[in-house]
Amino acid sequence: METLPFTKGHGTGNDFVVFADPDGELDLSDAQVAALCDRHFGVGADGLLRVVRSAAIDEGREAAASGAEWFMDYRNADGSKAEMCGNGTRVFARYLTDTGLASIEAGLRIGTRAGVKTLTRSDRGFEVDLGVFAVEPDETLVRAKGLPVARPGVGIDVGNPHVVVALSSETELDGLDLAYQPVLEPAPRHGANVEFVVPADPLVRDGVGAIRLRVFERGVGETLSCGTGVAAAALAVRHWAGPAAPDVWGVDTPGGTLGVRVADGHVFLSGPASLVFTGEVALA
Ligand SMILES: N[C@@H](CCC[C@H](N)C(=O)O)C(=O)O
Repeated sequence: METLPFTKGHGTGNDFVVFADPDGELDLSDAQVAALCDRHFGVGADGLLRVVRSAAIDEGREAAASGAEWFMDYRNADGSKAEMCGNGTRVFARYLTDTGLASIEAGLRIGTRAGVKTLTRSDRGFEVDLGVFAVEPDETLVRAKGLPVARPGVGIDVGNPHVVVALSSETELDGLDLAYQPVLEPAPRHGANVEFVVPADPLVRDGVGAIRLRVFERGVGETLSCGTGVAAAALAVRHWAGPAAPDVWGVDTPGGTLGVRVADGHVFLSGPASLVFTGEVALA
């Protein structure tokens, strides 16, 4: 039986099975990814990060041409592919630097399905430049178990799709039952991650905006944290707050706090990344 040596890592509790496949020989099926991520029958994780040379896979061609040696092949727990994973980029950087596969001192450029992203060290651990973002003009209605009526959400694209909904209180946020998938109307063609946010009161302290969120991730379910979701949430609240809104945000997730800043039209996400154990698992 074929076995897979892996490392388990997480960023604010958003956890990943990480494995090295430098030459692109192990393109796992959706079922194999789902089996590895299963918390009862597998290693257990919200997603999987394959560490593969950009030049070794078709999806990495552009990244390789621009000199990004490594490609983050991210998969959700159900096996589906996503364009981007914010917490995943930091865990990916932690893996590359701890194993000596890459250095971050001059900035680490990695390939992703949402383009090449640059990571640097920051006070919180690592910071990733997620690039440009888009705020969708049309409202999406969001229904979730625990909310008596549908609420308006704003679509935010930070490389992958999000819908952010503002709630009125911590009680409302805590009362959500995210074991059930929120229903979006109109339904985005490729689905979306959904963030429920409560802005702090006051919203801004010492020039830093503060919000708390819970998230239901596409292809996963409720997670303790979602990096791109945190960036989308800060961007949505900044959008609602208008021109006086700050460019620097601290976002509390159930798994910990992440930093977001907006500069030169780009959104940056910062936070910790840890590798917790290694092992070997039989491949289904
Ligand atoms: N947890 C991630 C996001 C992972 C992808 C997401 N589930 C999707 O399908 O877009 C993050 O930290 O950003």
